[in-house]
Amino acid sequence: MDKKVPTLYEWAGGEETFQRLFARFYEKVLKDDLIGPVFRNMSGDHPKHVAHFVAEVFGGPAKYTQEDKGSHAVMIAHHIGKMLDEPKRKRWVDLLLTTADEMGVKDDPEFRSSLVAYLEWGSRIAVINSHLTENPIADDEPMPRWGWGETGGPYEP
Ligand code: HEM
Repeated sequence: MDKKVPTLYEWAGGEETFQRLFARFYEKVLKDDLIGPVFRNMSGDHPKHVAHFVAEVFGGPAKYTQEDKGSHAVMIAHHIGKMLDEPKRKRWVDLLLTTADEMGVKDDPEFRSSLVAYLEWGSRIAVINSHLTENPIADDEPMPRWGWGETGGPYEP
């Protein structure tokens, strides 16, 4: 018998989990000596937008693309020219995973494996794009999708 596999969004607990996680995470980010300054000018809606983005990528409702009028290209555009580096990327990921642990976000091996894989992928893409001057993503490119096991092949610029 086929068993229904939930999306990562459903498994994590839906909208509320993503909103709580990113709200708490960016509180920590702003107090961080290394990456706090990078986010000094972010809007008050930044945590909500990132929560919407990741929730949508994880199979949740299309809030980033509809409510926030975002797209994959719009998200990438926020990173262009920011000149991020590996220490900053690593701190971002470490702080997010620490926040997830403190909040009791699902920690079964399968979910955490998928979450960490996505954060590694997305944060490394953010660093690469932060050194570009032009957006490599076309306006009409679809949002990325992330499930229980991804990537599919090596990085191609
Ligand atoms: C999976 C990884 C990531 C995702 C999904 C992501 C997502 C986003 C999104 C959706 C925005 C736009 C927010 C808005 O509309 O207000 C944004 C902006 C931004 N992100 Fe990321 N991001 C990621 C990784 C990173 C990393 C690793 C860094 C730096 C260490 C970073 C630095 C920034 C900065 C500086 C902005 C602009 C802030 C501003 O408006 O002043 N991002 N990100």
